[in-house]
Amino acid sequence: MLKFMGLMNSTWVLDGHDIVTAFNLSCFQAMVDLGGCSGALARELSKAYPSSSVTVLDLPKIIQAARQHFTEQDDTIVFQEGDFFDGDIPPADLYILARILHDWKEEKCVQLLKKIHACCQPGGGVLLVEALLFENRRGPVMAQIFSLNMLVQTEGKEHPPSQYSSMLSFAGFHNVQVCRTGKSYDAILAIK
Ligand SMILES: C[S@@+](CC[C@H](N)C(=O)[O-])C[C@H]1O[C@@H](n2cnc3c(N)ncnc32)[C@H](O)[C@@H]1O
Repeated sequence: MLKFMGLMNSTWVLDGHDIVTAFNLSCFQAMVDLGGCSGALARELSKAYPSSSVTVLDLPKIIQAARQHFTEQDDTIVFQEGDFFDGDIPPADLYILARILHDWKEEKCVQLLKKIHACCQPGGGVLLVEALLFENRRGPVMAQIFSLNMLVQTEGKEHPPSQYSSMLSFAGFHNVQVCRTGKSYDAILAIK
């Protein structure tokens, strides 16, 4: 579990800044990174948007390990134990789902997005961070390899932007904007 958390952590130490600045998120005051693991992406958010509060919600054993092994001096982020499927989601005006939806079947993704939509403050939004396939699914090769990994190890897979847009619209979000960063992961912002 710690090795997995270390792997998750290192991605955002390298590429997190590109993700959190893919859109100007400064209008969002309260941000919650759902399934935020070690807090690495949350830390990048906090650095880029110092006037926003950033909370990481994850399963209890992950939060306990994050507190023990991944906290930093002068950490500005808050860790919160929870379960985004079976528990309450704290109110916020921006929810981040980084490498979460690719783990689950589309029905479960829509169920989670609907729950987020219900908790989200008016004018708030959701930021999806995933490796986006091309619409014809013939690349990029990294996204295809990630998708193969997801198909073997999880219920999910990687998708092209149109698939995320339709899940977001179905859950009630609009103004879907897509940013391909040119790095391994991309960002999609949608508004309630
Ligand atoms: C693939 S990892 C992504 C971690 C992080 N968002 C990132 O991009 O580095 C999935 C994360 O979702 C968390 N998770 C899975 N099911 C969850 C649930 N029901 N409630 C909260 N967190 C959950 C896992 O513990 C794990 O930290």
